[in-house]
Parts: sequence; structure tokens; C-alpha cells
Amino acid sequence: MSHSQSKSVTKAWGEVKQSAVKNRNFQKNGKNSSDYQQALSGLNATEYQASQTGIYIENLSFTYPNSDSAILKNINLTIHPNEMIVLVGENGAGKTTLAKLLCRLYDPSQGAIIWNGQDLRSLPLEDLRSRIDVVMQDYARFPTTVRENVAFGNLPKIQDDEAIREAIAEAGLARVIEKLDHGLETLLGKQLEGGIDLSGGQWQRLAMARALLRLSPAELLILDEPTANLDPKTEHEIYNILRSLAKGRIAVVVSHRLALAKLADRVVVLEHGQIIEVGTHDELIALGGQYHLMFTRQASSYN
Ligand SMILES: Nc1ncnc2c1ncn2[C@@H]1O[C@H](COP(=O)(O)OP(=O)(O)OP(=O)(O)O)[C@@H](O)[C@H]1O
Repeated sequence: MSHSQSKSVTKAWGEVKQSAVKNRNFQKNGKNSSDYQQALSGLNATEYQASQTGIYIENLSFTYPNSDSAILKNINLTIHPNEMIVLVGENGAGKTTLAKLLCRLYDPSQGAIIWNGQDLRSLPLEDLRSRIDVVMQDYARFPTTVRENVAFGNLPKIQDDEAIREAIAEAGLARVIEKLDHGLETLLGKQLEGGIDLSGGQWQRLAMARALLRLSPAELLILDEPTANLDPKTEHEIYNILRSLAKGRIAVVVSHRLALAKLADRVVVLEHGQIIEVGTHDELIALGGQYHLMFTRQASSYN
């Protein structure tokens, strides 16, 4: 072992001993070891709690491969268990990019995403994917049957007609599917001979039925623009679906429709890749900042 290696081993051992002493002192002072771990982590109590049982995004920055400008810059955010977060912001603010990082389509260029105490990068990809339900803006439209579209990625339920029909009904598609000549066996997609095409909103509902069918296994729900293809009249119906989708797990929803932000436990406002405001709808309205401005603008355009 070289001199410098031996010096660094001695230093590391010194740190271990120091921690052991600190730990004993914590115990003497009546602190439990989780307090101790929190003190060591350098996080405050809320952040530490989220890093262990929710999602903790720490100093995250991200630049797309083959690009030189950072799309997300120094994002710090804690998401608590069962919390529903809505990400809002102007076009290009980085909302979808953040959603993509949460499902690990990309890794952060700097910083980390910690879920239940583990860095996303340390979780086997397959495990991670099975714990996340994603309905993205360009949600998948599979050129196959209704049944397979709903049960995609969910082999145990593919023959479970009752569960499939229930998910379809909950997503508000029961009448549309009933009218099809071959019911669940109807082929979808113009590219297939005899295939039926659905409207944008119907495809979107089908994607929701897929997420609803998978409701129990996935712990995290990511929805990108769930109301993009729906007219404002049917939106309230989608809000109800969203509530049942989000129940009992973390939900991160990207949306331009600020009426949806009212449903969230907290709203996160992104601007040019940075978080500029975080709070409940009421708090952000009272703040009178960017969210307030966006909300009033949108409300007046609807009126
Ligand atoms: N694959 C990619 N490679 C390089 N740049 C990308 C890629 N995808 C998105 N971007 C850029 O990243 C920026 C943020 O895009 P993103 O889709 O995250 O924004 P957004 O807030 O979701 O926008 P919108 O509301 O318009 O959907 C944009 O400038 C976009 O051009």
C-alpha cells in the first residue's frame, strides 16, 4: 500500500470512529439512530423524511445528450408519500424532462433523485419500471386489440375480462367499447386491416384504463398532460379519474390546465428549468407571483 493510500485509509477509519462516537453520544442524549442518520445526512428533518419514504430530488441539473445547455438547473424538491404534485410552467420550461428523469429515461447530469432512501441509479431498471405507471403526452397507441392495449405490460390480467372492463368503465370508455363489433377483441389503429381508429381523447382514456388496471402494483404515477386531448367539458370527469389513479401513492402530473393544479396537494412552478414557486394552489394565488398570473390569464381565457 502506498503512503498516500495508507493516509486515506487512516483518514477514512478516523471518520468511522468519529461517527461511532457521535452515534453513542446521540444515544446517550436519548436520540434514536434515525435522528443520527438525519444529522449525518446534512438534510433537515423534512428532507430526510422524504428521502427515506418519498422522493427527494437533490440539486438536480440535466443537459440532454448532444446538447450544451442545461434544461433543468439546481432542482431541489421533496415529494411526500401519497402526495399529488402538479408541475406547471410555460412551454419548454422543463416539466416533461423532469417527468422523464423520474422514470429514469435519463439520469441527472448532476445531483440525484432519491426514492425511499435509494438513488434511482442504484435500483435495477426492471424493478423501477414495475413500480412506476406512466401516461406520457405521446402515450402509446398500440396497433393491436382493445384488450391488449389495456392489459399491455400486465400479463397476469390479460384474460381477466372483469378487471379490464372495470378499468375501461372507470376511464369513461365503456360506451365506446360496447359499440365496437368485436368488443375487447376489436383491432385498433388505422394501419391494421379492419382496424378502428379512436379519437385523441379516446386513446388518452385508453391509456388511463391501462394505468387503472395496473393500479395496485405501481407506487408512483406519472401523468404528462392527461387532459391535452379533452375538451374542457369532459375535464371534470377526468379529474375524478385522476383522483382514483393518484390515491394511495405519489402522483406527479404535468399539466397546462391550471384547474387541475387545484386538485394537487402542491403545485410546482418551473421557469427556464428552475423551480420558482412551490405551494398549494391557495398559497400560490395569495403569493401573487407567476402562478397567480398564469391562473388569472387562463381563467379569463376560459370565461
Ligand atoms: N430529446 C431532447 N433533446 C434535446 N432537447 C430536448 C429534448 N426533449 C426536449 N428538449 C428541450 O428541452 C426543453 C424543455 O422541454 P420539455 O418538454 O421538458 O418542456 P415542457 O415544460 O414539458 O414544455 P411543454 O409545456 O411545451 O410540453 C425544450 O427546450 C426542448 O426543446
